[in-house]
Amino acid sequence: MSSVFAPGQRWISDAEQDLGLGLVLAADLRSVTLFFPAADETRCYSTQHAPLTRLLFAEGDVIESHAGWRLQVDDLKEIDGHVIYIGETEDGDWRELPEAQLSHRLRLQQAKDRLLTGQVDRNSWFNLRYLTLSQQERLHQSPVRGLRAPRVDLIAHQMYIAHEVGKRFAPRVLLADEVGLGKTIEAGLILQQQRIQGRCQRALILVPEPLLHQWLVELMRRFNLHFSLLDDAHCEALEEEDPSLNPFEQSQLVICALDWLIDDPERLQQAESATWDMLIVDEAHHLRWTPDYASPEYLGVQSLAEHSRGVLLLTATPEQLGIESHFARLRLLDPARYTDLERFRAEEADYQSIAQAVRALLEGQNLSAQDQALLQAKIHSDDSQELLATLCHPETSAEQKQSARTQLIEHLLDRYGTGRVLFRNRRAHVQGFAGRTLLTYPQSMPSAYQEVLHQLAQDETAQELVDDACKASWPLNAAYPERLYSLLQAEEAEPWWQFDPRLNWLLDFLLQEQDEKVLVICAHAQTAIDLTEALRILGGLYVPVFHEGMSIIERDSAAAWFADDEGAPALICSEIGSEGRNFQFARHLVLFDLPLHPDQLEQRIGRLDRIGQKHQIQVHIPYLQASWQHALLTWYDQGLACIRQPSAAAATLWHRYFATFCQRQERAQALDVFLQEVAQAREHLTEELDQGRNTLLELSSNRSHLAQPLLAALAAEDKDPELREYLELAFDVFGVDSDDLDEHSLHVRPGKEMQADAFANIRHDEEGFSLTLSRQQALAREDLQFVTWEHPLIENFMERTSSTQMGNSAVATLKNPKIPAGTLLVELIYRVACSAPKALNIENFLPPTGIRLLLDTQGRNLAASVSFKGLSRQLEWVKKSVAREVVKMRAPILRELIEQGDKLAQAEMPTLVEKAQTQMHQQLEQEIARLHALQQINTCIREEEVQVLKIRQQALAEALNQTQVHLDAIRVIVAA
Ligand SMILES: Nc1ncnc2c1ncn2[C@@H]1O[C@H](COP(=O)(O)OP(=O)(O)OP(=O)(O)O)[C@@H](O)[C@H]1O
Repeated sequence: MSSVFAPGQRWISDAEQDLGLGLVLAADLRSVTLFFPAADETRCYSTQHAPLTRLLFAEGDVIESHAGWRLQVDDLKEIDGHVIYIGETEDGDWRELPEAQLSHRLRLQQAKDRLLTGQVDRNSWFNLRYLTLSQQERLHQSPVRGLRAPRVDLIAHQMYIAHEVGKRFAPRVLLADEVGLGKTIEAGLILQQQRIQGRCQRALILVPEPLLHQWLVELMRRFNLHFSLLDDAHCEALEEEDPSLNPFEQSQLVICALDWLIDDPERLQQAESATWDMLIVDEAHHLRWTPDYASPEYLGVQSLAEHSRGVLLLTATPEQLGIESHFARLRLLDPARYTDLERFRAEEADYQSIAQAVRALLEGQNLSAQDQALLQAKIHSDDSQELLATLCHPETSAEQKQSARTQLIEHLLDRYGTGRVLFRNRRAHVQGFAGRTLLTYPQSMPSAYQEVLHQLAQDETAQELVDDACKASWPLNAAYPERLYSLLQAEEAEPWWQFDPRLNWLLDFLLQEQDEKVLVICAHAQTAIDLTEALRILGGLYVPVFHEGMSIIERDSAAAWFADDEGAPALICSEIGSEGRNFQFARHLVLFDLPLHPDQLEQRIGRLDRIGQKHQIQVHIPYLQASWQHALLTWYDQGLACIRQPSAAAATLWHRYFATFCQRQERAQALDVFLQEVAQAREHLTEELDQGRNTLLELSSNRSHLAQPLLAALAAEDKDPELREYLELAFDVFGVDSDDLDEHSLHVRPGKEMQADAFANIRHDEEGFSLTLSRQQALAREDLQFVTWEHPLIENFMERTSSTQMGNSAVATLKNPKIPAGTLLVELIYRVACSAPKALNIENFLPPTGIRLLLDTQGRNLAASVSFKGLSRQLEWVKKSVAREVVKMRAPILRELIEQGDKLAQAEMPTLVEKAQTQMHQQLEQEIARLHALQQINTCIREEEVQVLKIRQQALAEALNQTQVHLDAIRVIVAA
């Protein structure tokens, strides 16, 4: 076939393949001119050195005319150097197609076309392509998918929750670990997994305004997630550009303050109409609900939750506003499961027997008759009864028993406890906390306070006056005498801090602990402001303050100054500093006063007593003797016992006894006997909770036998040498320069020919960026990016490699003395893929899968005995001109081998599809069975919900049946 240029011929530019198919316009001895219609470009080359390859098809190829019809080539003829293809069209007609009329959009993406027309890439590109496919297959199937990349320590209970919830379709859960155990981290891990699995593109996070910045920073530095913060200024700026746009639709990831959103109905409506894949609400205990009253916060979140597939509510103190609000929050998550408050109360009371049944299953190798009777009575659904029968049958194998036991436990937790929607871990079961010490400092009651209290006790009008300003009503606000004094005294009167002995104590304490960080919390903003002023005037101490009257920026800079090693040794916070903030670098906490609710107290202590705290926490409480503060101290310490450790019973006891406590205190009755009664009730309730609800919650919140393999898998990934190898290969292919900094870290920067998108979505400057592959180093060094298989750098490499043709055709020589020169091998990589609507998430069942074949000229497949890596090591590159010559000479056998490879790959496909089908049916049938079982105890579960699952199951089955396998890459290997 002529390779001399002639008008009408089709050629491809080796250097600029994106130009598409070129058409020779003119040619003479010296130059040739080509027009590339797809790119609308004309190029002129020297005929001697034109980097061009003639495009020629052969028998069996399917080609397309530029009028759009297709032809399967049967034969071809050449007239004046111009080829005419002859073959059968899709309609069964025989036609001729001159090459000049080939579709100019015809792109040589397919490996076979590219190889046979001499378009070969570097060997390293082929290697990267294959490694990318095999890593993608592994990563998709890995149980730790989506958990690798966050810059976090591997903590069992967090990883368990993240994995359990993150793998769900549209997860809706309440994350209620005790204060400081990492709910923010868990939420981030869940979000990250959902994003990596393609299940979440749009997320909205609602947090109390003081925590906005902290969330933004945590999301960025730990999860590499860049959220847009929406507030008035930002929304108005967007609307100025285009008043018709919805600010909530301008970013995929949005964070804003809950109160800001709720206070503005228009903004709320915009947020609702933007629809979300995931809604996250922090400090969700603020969503107040009772049968007679739903707060605006509750109603706002309820309507947003209806517009979001997934919902995560976060609170360390779910029962702070009582069981009704707790129930109502669960209902936001699963309206079908939580329909009736009274039944929920009854269920809570019944948890003890469920817990007993679960314990029997956990402990008993063989169930006793009593345990069996208990389980019989508890489980109603057919699937659970079947499992119980399997478990009790004498011929069941040990393995079957174990599986039945595990599934039964799941059923009990899901159907009778709050296990599926509520996760709560307690400090007592998480290692690494050094505990708390309580130090109290009695001070005498100043007479000025006594007078004010006496006056208020007599004067109802004055009581009403101070109630509003104190955020608590008389006589409870007697717990804050400095506020009462300030509100009632004349302006010229001496300020309270001149005579309040707590102030002198604080001053001495801060002077004495100047080398330590001390957090001071008090209930009111004005008290915090007065304290800073007093410390400055009385002791010359400049201590930053943090309260609700300051702007976000002012607050964040005060917190940052305190957090800085060289910064302020103390920070004075009003109550808003007691929520969500991370102050675990300090170990001294001064409670200048005590709050009125034990959950609020726990929130305060939780600023220091949280993950990352390395010391025992010293809780210092200066109090005025014979005051309400004194009474609150004994109530919390001796009655509820919730200062020295968190107490699961505290909130319930508070609801039960607080009114009596207040009455006794008001009447100045002795508290000793009463507190003994409370202490007894506490012991009883704690035991009951431990036997019942807490056991269930703990079991479902941290299942160690599931968490440990996850931690082990993540730890192994952290040491995976293949990551470094992959990176080095990708750097070479993509033109990225790198320098080692130390054993684990390196600096990368754009090389002269770096492909433009290699650093997309990564923070970097002209000099590139530094990265580490070590988790420990990443935790210690914020300046290094933590690169794992799920970092954007690797994602960019993978995406670019698999979505383009790069590396899908290569030629190499094999240097192995045992193999005779001239031996031909063909390495064929097939990709099994199933195209389906994104929402079906078909990749969960059938991930991108590669089939590697290594064929000799007899058509034998040697792949099993010759590994990819082993072979690659023995290969050497060949010049492009030589490669083309090899392909040209061996074209007929190559075609035969490709045909043979196609058949072999096709033969492997049914097994893969069958496996995916089985897995899919098992999973969906389990879901359907769960809904049927729930229907038996809850009539509100509609049949439509079951139908949705069935339709999904059918759609997945049909899509999987359309799975195809195609040749993704081919390498010709010739022994030298
Ligand atoms: N796995 C982890 N690796 C590193 N740091 C962590 C990890 N988990 C939690 N932390 C740190 O511990 C602190 C507490 O975590 P986080 O803020 O998520 O807890 P929380 O349960 O949301 O707290 P709160 O109840 O106060 O809202 C934070 O400083 C967080 O960065």
